[in-house]
Amino acid sequence: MLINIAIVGASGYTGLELIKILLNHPEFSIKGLFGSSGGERIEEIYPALKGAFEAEIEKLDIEKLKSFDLVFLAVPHKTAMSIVKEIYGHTKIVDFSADYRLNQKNYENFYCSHIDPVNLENSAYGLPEIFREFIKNKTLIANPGCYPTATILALYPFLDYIEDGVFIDAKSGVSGAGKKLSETTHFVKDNENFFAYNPIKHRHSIEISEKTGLNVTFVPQLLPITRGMQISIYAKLKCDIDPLEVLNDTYKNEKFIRICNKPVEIKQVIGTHYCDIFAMKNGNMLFINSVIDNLLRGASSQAVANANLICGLDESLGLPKIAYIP
Ligand SMILES: NC(=O)C1=CN([C@@H]2O[C@H](COP(=O)(O)OP(=O)(O)OC[C@H]3O[C@@H](n4cnc5c(N)ncnc54)[C@H](OP(=O)(O)O)[C@@H]3O)[C@@H](O)[C@H]2O)C=CC1
Ligand SMILES: CC(=O)N[C@@H](CCC(=O)OP(=O)(O)O)C(=O)O
Repeated sequence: MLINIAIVGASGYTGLELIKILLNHPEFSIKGLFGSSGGERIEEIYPALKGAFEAEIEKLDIEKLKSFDLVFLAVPHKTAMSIVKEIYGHTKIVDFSADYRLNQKNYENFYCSHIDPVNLENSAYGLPEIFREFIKNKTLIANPGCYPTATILALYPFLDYIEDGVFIDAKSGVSGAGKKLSETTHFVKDNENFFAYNPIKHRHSIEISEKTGLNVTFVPQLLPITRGMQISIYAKLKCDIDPLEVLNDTYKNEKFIRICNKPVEIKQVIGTHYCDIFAMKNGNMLFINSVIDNLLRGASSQAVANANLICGLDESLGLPKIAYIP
């Protein structure tokens, strides 16, 4: 029997990517789309779906959500926890927002007061390569942020070998900001432009710190491209290692991490669940370089990997593998 799925926030960018993945998933069946006001049709918002998937987006209905086997919440921070608080225990949940990623103190320092702290204990941070066994036993998954996904996967193999205090130079396509227009995401501002935003104080610095135990200096920058992100990490080695050997050893059994022997490229991962990583050293200075598709490995395909795990399925079911190039 197919697993019945609801998507809340279906009309957003990650909602659309999620629909595209689920349409090719052998075990999941989309049975409900929800949004804040309802009354629209998904194929009218995204005409590209016409003929492939057509459905009404309903107004958010908490009682209805409880009846699905699994609910994906592709909605903003704060909205997510107001829904989880009501439906936890009735259905499995994969939450795209930051609401269940951090401990309460860190969350409240960087976001707002938490209205559902009790469920922080019930959630797992959904980075399968690192927390796979923990994820499997949970019914609430906090899907990681896109910058933290690409950064933590790059840093994790080196945690025993580097000194505290690393620089993270991060660059993202504009879809990372979601569909809502703002001054920073306006075409006239971004086109043929390139700039840092919210350096050092960005909320993802605490997510990376909490999960790696490192103090980090994190500088996000906006690239004039639609999707994809590239991370460059600069760290000091405590001992002599071969960076590529460390990467290959750590990830030798991982299907969706590719270790590259030259600097990585955004285009090679766009449209896929892959995270590509490269590293090299200059004496005791280490350079680590990773790329992901922010909308997929940074959000929707990672959410599906987590959903597969909590439903007892093969983690890789339905995950996209072939990049859009050229
Ligand atoms: N974009 C990215 O690269 C990444 C995004 N994320 C996270 O994923 C989540 C979704 O992001 P993204 O798709 O980019 O955002 P978008 O702004 O593109 O979409 C958000 C969707 O949420 C819906 N929504 C907003 N408020 C409510 C509400 N009160 N009840 C029901 N639906 C609501 C909106 O639908 P409606 O029009 O019906 O209000 C909208 O379709 C966010 O938490 C974001 O932080 C995480 C990693 C990467
Ligand atoms: C380009 C851009 O604006 N990016 C977003 C990050 C999006 C993301 O990964 O995640 P969460 O919102 O789920 O934490 C930002 O800097 O806030």
